[in-house]
Amino acid sequence: MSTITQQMRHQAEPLWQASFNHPFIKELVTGKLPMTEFRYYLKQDRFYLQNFATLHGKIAEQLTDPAIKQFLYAGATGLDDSEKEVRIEFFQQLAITPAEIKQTQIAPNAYNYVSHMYHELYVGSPRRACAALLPCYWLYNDLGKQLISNGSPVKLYQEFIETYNSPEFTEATNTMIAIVDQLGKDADPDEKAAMITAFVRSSYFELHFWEMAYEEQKW
Ligand SMILES: Cc1ncc(C[n+]2csc(CCO)c2C)c(N)n1
Repeated sequence: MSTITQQMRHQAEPLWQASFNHPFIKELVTGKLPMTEFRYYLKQDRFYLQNFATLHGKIAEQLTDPAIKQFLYAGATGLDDSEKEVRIEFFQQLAITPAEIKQTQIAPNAYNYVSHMYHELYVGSPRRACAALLPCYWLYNDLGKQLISNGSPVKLYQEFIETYNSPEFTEATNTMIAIVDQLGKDADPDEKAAMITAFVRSSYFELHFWEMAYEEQKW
């Protein structure tokens, strides 16, 4: 019998392949991605990352397993240190000023992705919310591993790729996979199916996050 995370990964396979092959990713690697699109991505990702951290804390409050709570509370303090450092550096290098950040409103797909995660927690359950968080770790770790062998001629893009291939990040990804498997074990069949759906929908929003940046989506 396959684990719930294997089933999730299997069902989301076409969406993951579409992410791997998305022009945003392809051009990140070749260095052809216009910097305006990368800037757009970073500004929108701020919204995602803030809510992602908040959600870790809110999910942790609703779970009882001490090890799971501890992992999620650690995630609630924000990004891991290396990711945070890289982002501060990117914002400085690209001269993204506080004024520009203030003027940026959340774009439709970023809004939909974040809303989906809150929906899974408050209309669904903490188990479903954990399943919704998982593609964030797992897809980026897979991307980091795949892209690292090619690298990018643009230093900034190379640094971005490297963030997601660190041993610490791989370890965090594996822990999150193990958490979702553990939570899936004592879920009833309807809840299991809902966890898989939450994962597949997050995978959809991950794909459309690249698309949003690539087309500089507006309301
Ligand atoms: C849309 C979007 N999805 C996933 C990530 C990657 N990510 C964000 S927080 C985190 C966990 C620990 O740092 C990871 C892997 C991203 N940046 N933006």
